[in-house]
Amino acid sequence: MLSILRKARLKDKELRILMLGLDNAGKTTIVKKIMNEDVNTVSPTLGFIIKTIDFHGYKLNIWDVGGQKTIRSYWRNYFEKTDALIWVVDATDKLRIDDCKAELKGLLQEERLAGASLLVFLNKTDVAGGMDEQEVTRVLELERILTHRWVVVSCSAMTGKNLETGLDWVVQDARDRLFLY
Ligand SMILES: Nc1nc2c(ncn2[C@@H]2O[C@H](COP(=O)(O)OP(=O)(O)OP(=O)(O)O)[C@@H](O)[C@H]2O)c(=O)[nH]1
Ligand SMILES: [Mg+2]
Repeated sequence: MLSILRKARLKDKELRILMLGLDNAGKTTIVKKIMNEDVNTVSPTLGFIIKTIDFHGYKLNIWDVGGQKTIRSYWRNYFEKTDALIWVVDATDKLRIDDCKAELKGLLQEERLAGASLLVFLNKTDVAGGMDEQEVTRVLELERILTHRWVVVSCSAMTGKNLETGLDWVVQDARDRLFLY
C-alpha cells in the first residue's frame, strides 16, 4: 500500500525528503543555500521548517527538523512517507561523532523509514582539518548498512559545494527504485 502511494506521488514528480542530524550540523543552512537565501542569518531550529524546491522538474518537499538533544524525540513525528533521509554530519565535530553514529543507527532501525534511501551529507568541508568521506564512512560504519541504499557526499552549505550533486543522487535513486521517469 505504502509503495503504491509512493509511486502515485512520484508520478506527480514529488518527493518527501526528511533532513535530520545533530544540532549545529548545518541542515537549515543547506536548505537556505539551495533556496538561494542568505546563509548568514540562521538560528537553531526549534520545531521544523518545510521548504518546497523545484529541482530538475521534481518537486522536493524538504522537512528540516531541529536536532537539539531535547527535541530529538520529536523526529519520529516526521518519519511517515519519507522517500529519502538526508543525514547531515558536521565534518568538524569529531567530539560528537559517536552521538551522531548512535542517532543514525536508531533511525535506520525505524520501520517507517525502511523504504527511504539515505544521503549522508558531510557538511562544513570548507573548513580545514575536518573528517573526509572515507573517515566518516568508517566511523559511522556505513558499509554495514544493508537495509537502505546510501551514499556519502561531502559538501559545504557556505560555498554550495556538492549540494546539487547530493540532491541529484536522491532524485536519481528514487527514479531507479520506483521505475519512473
Ligand atoms: N563553515 C561552515 N559553517 C557552516 C556550514 N553549514 C552551517 N554552518 C554553520 O553552522 C552553524 C549551524 O548551522 P544550522 O544550519 O543552524 O544547523 P542546524 O543543523 O540547522 O542546527 P539545528 O537547527 O539546531 O538542528 C551556523 O553557525 C552555520 O553558519 C558550512 O558548510 N561551513
Ligand atoms: Mg536548523
